[in-house]
Order: sequence, then structure tokens, then C-alpha cells
Amino acid sequence: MAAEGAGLGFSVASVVEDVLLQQQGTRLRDVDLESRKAEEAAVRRYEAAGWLRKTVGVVVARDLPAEPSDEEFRLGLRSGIILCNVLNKVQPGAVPKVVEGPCDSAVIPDGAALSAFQYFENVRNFLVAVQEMGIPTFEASDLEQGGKTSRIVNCVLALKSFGDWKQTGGSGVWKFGGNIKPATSSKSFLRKNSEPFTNSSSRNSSMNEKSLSVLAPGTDSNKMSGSLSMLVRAILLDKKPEEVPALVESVLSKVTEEFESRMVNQYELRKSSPNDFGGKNQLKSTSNDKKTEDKNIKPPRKDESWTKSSNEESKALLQKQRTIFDEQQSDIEDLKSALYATKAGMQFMQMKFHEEFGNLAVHIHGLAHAASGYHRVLEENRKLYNQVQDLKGSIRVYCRVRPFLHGQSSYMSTVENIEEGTISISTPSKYGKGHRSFNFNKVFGPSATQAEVFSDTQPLIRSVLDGYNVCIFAYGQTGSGKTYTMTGPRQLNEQSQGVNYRALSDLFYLAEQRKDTFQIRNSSQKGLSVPDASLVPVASTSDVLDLMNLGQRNRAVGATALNDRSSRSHSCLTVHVQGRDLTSGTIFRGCMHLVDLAGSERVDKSEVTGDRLKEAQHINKSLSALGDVIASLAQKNPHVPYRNSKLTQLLQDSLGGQAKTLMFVHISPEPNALGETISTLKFAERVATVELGAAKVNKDGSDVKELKEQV
Ligand SMILES: Nc1ncnc2c1ncn2[C@@H]1O[C@H](COP(=O)(O)OP(=O)(O)OP(=O)(O)O)[C@@H](O)[C@H]1O
Repeated sequence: MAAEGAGLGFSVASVVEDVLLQQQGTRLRDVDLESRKAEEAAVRRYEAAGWLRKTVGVVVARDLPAEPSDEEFRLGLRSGIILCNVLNKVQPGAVPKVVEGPCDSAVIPDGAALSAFQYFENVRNFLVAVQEMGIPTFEASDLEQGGKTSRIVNCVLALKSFGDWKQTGGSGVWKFGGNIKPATSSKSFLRKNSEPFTNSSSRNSSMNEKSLSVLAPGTDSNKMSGSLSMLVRAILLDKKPEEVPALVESVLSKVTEEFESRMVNQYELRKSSPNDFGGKNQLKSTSNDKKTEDKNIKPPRKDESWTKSSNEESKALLQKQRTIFDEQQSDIEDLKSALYATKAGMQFMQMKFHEEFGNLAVHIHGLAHAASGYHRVLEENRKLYNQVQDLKGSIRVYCRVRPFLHGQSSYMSTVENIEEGTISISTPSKYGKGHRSFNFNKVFGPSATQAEVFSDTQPLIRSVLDGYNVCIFAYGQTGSGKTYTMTGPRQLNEQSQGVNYRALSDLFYLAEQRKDTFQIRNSSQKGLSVPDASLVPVASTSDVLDLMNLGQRNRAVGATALNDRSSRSHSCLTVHVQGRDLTSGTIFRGCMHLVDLAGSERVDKSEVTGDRLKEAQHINKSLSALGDVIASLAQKNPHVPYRNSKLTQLLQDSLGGQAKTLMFVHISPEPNALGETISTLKFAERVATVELGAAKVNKDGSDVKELKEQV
């Protein structure tokens, strides 16, 4: 087998030869073999020399004999002049300038050194040129003594083959096969230019032995096969048959080892000289051994394709990374601008916030100022309001006439006339029919509604929240309508509700209205002056009414001649109120007494005896004491007899001072009650006269009217 890996730069045959030579040592000096090899080498050398002489002419090739020895061949070509000239003949212009040495005409003695200039220029230029052409080269040192002439011969014969190919028209692909042993030195020559054929991809394919023998007949392929056979025969000649397998195995092992070593060297060389990769592969030896070809060629192909795909992958990867980088860069820019926008927005918001905050502070300041002004006005209003109430009198007496009850319509009423604050009563006299008039703050006739009766009372409820004490009580003989005025009939509805409901309703309503400025709660600072009385916190009108019903159930009730459901005791409900002005912190305390007195009839009229008589006497006593207190207050007496009865003690804080007292005096229209009616009216008028007298200066209403308008 004489296959060559042209692209690898060494031949399998040469490897085998080297190994065999090493293996056999002196045995290879077999005379026959040596002579045969020498003969073959000489034939090739002569062929090369003959072609050189013929191509460059005898003048130029004067130093090269037609059949030179190894030394003569080396010395003849050592100046590089013949080589450059022959190359220019084959490939014109391949070596642009051939240096003709000064002693080119002189016979160069053996071993004499050429000028460095010639050596460097000519040989270098030649080697570079043939390398570019893809022709197997040799080492410059091969031209020196001890160099391998066979490689120079190979190069020349390859050049000859190329020249022949060109002379035949240069069609197709030039192929060269031979026992080429190109230089394996790390020294590489740069190509000055490139020939079209060297770029042919087909040049990268190795040739098979058939094409080699056809295109390069007579070259050393067949000879090498013969040479190897001879070598093998020589090695095995003196061996015993049993030694042969081990020897063959040893040789093959060595061959494999050497081959692999050279392969590795070749790869390393290519790796270190990537630019020469194509160039070194330009010259393709042929081989019939397809397997060997694949074995030799595939690795560099793989290497090349791998490098190519690796480069492509790297490029793709790089491109991808660049794209990602660009995208990220763009995202960063977007984020940056969003950040700036947000920042600007925040700053704007902050500025606006400060602005709004400043405006708010100004508004709050204004509101605070207005609020304090409002409270000043409110306080003023409160004072004026209560001043009006004072001018209206601290003790006000109202008279109410009960209508005839069912079945009494045939009676003549004792009430002759009612005119705002004056009531006229018919009185029998010795001289015929007479009448008597009584003056009060107001007189309500039989047809007056509960709402009308309460209308004058309502303003005083506000005074309770302003810290005034108010006492409302009903006075009159039994059955005259006291309970009706204070509570209402048995069948209650919104219209028939009495003073108690309305007063309490207003009180809680006003308290609810003032809750933002006043904190209002019921309280009792001084304690209760009535034993067994209880103080219960309440939050609404219904709470109070529940308590009133409880008290009503405990109230002594009995049938009398004048009222089948007569109240035989006083009913007193007191509501304590404490308010605090949330702005000024001022605390107001007020209370309201709602009193339904027991009947004021005379004992004889009510036809009571025994315990009832005692009861009536107690009632009369307390009412009498009340009359005395009120009379004392009205007359501005320095001493007011509060302690004469439990009733007056209970009402002490609401009778006198700044307290407002409202007395509803009730009379019955029946003639048989005339005596009690006159008696009641006389008592009531006594209370009212002093107040009315004080108020008379304002009777025309100018001052009161003016104050009302201010409020
Ligand atoms: N203004 C009025 N309109 C209609 N009915 C009335 C009026 N005033 C009183 N009455 C009725 O007259 C009756 C007696 O009234 P009431 O019980 O209120 O008298 P009183 O003064 O409270 O009696 P006593 O002192 O005995 O408790 C009741 O049936 C009541 O409904």
C-alpha cells in the first residue's frame, strides 16, 4: 500500500519505510536493496536533472550535469538560479527577479558557501512560489551538505508534472502523485499570490492510486510498492517462521505509532499556521485506497468544518448577545426616561401638595377665626335670648279653661269672656248678675290645643340648655285639666301630647343639634332634697316617659266627687342638664321641673273624710306654701319661705333668681265649681300681678320687640 495523505504532507509508505529501516538497522544495508534504492533514486534524479537542463538550457544549467550524483545535483541547484529560471519557464513571473550571483560563471567548489544574498533570495523565492502553487517543497537545508536530495528531486519532478500538465492545455484539475516528502519544518513560506487552480476545492480531495498511475506513470508509486516488498522480504529473510507474527506485530505497532505521531505533528503545524492550511492542501496526491484517503483527509475536513461551524456559531452567538445587549440597553433607556418622568411627576405633586397644604392652612386659619366669631355671636345671642325671656317675666302665669266634659253641655259656663290675658267670670250678686276679671300672661279658652298651650313654653326649653332653671307646674282644682295639660288624655297621639312630652322632646332635639359645640348630659350636682327620690340617667324622650309612667303608677290616685280619677299627690319630674361649650370650655348647668300638682279644691267640696281629709289638708298646705313662696318672690321679699313644705324645697332652685317659672292655672267652667274657680284665680293673679306690674313698662312692647329682633 502506497497511499499518501497529500494534505498531511507525508506518505504512509515513507513512514513504513522509516520504521522498517529503524527496525532492521544494519539489515537495510543489504547490498541488493541499497543498490536497488540507489538505482531508483538515481533514475529519478537523472530525470529531474534532464528536465531542468532541457527547460532552462545548457547555459543556465551548466553547473548541473545530465546525470548528476546526489552531491552534484545539490550543488548545481544550490544557487537557486536554475530552480528560479525553470519555475519561471513553467509559471512565468512566479519569481519576479532572479538574482544572478557575481560568481555565477565560476565553478563553485564543493562546500563553498554561496553568497547569503543568493541563498536567501533565490531559494526563498523559489520555495515560496512552489508552495503557493501547491507543489511539494523541500527544506532550504536540503541544498546543503547532508541534505535530503530526494525531496529536491521530488519537488523538481512535481514541477515537471505541472509543466507537462500546462503544456497539454491545463484543462481539468492538475494532479500530482509521488513519493513526496515535503518539508515538515515549522518554517513556512508566505504566499505572494494565488493561482486559480490552487483554490480549487477539488484540489483538497485526495487522489486514488488509479488516477495517480494514469497521470503520473513511471513515478515512484509502483516502485515504492516494490521497494516495500523488498524491504519486508529482507527483514523476514533470516527469520524463523514462528518469529514472523511477533515481528510483523512489532513492525505494525511501530508503523502505527509513527504514523499517529506524524499525524499529530501535521495537525499541530496546521493549527499554528492556519493561513497555510489551504496552501498545504493544494497539492493532492492520489490514492486508490479510499479508506486511507478518508482516514487521512477527514480529520482536517472535520477540523475545518468544525472551525467553520464554530466560527458561525460564535458569530451567531455574538450576534444574539449583541441583540440582547441592544434590547437591554433600550429597556434601560426606557426605564431611565420613565424614572425621570416619575421623578418629575413626584416633584410636581410635592410642589402642589405644599401649595395645597399652604392654602389649607390659610383656610383653616380663616375657619378658626370665623368659628371664634361665630361663638362670640352665639354667646351674644344666648345672652340676648335669655334677656328677652327675663323681660317676659321670671314668673309667668297662664290660665286654661277646661271645656265641658261629656254630658255637661247644658250647663251655663261661669266664664263670661276671654280676651288674650284677661278672663271674665260671671258672678251672682245681690244686685243681679255681675262679673269679675282676672289678668294673666295669657288665657287659653276651652278650644285651645295642646300645641298652642305649649307655644309660650317652648322658648324656655332652650334656656335650660343655656344654663337656666325652669319650673313648669300645673295648678288648679281637681278635675280642671292639670294632668291633661302636662301629660295629655289617656289616648295619646302626636297632637294630644302634653307639655311634658313636648318639653322633653325639644330638650333632646336641641341637645342633639348642639352636640358638635356642646357636650350635654344630665346631672345632679347638689343631690336630691326629696327622700326616696331617685336619679336615673336618660338618653331620650322615651327613657324619660318610661320613668314618668313608673312614677305615675306609684302616684296615689283616687275617685273624688269631682274627678273619678283624681290625683291625690304631686307629680314632679326634674331633668338635670349639663352642657359644656367645646370651644370656650364653659360649663352650663340647667334643670327643668315638670310638676303636676294635686287638686287645690277645698276640703268641703271634695267631700272627703278621714285619711282623705288628712291628705287633702296636706295638699292644701303644700299648695299654700307654694303660694307663699311665689308671692314672696313676686314681691321681691328678702325672705322666701321655701322650707315650709317639701314641694317648695324641691322646687327651690327653680323658684327665684334667674329661674323661670311657668304656672298653668286651670279652671273648670261648671257653675258648681265657681267658688273654687274664683279662689284659684285670685291666688294665681296674686302671683302674676307683681310680674305683670314689672312688665307693664314694656307692655307696649318696644324694648322687648327690639330685643327679639336682635335675637
Ligand atoms: N282641655 C281639655 N280638653 C278635653 N278634655 C279635658 C281637657 N282638660 C281636661 N279634660 C278632661 O277632664 C277630665 C279631668 O281632667 P284631669 O284628670 O286632667 O284633671 P286634674 O286636674 O288632673 O284632676 P285631679 O286633680 O283630680 O288629678 C279628664 O277626663 C280629661 O280628659
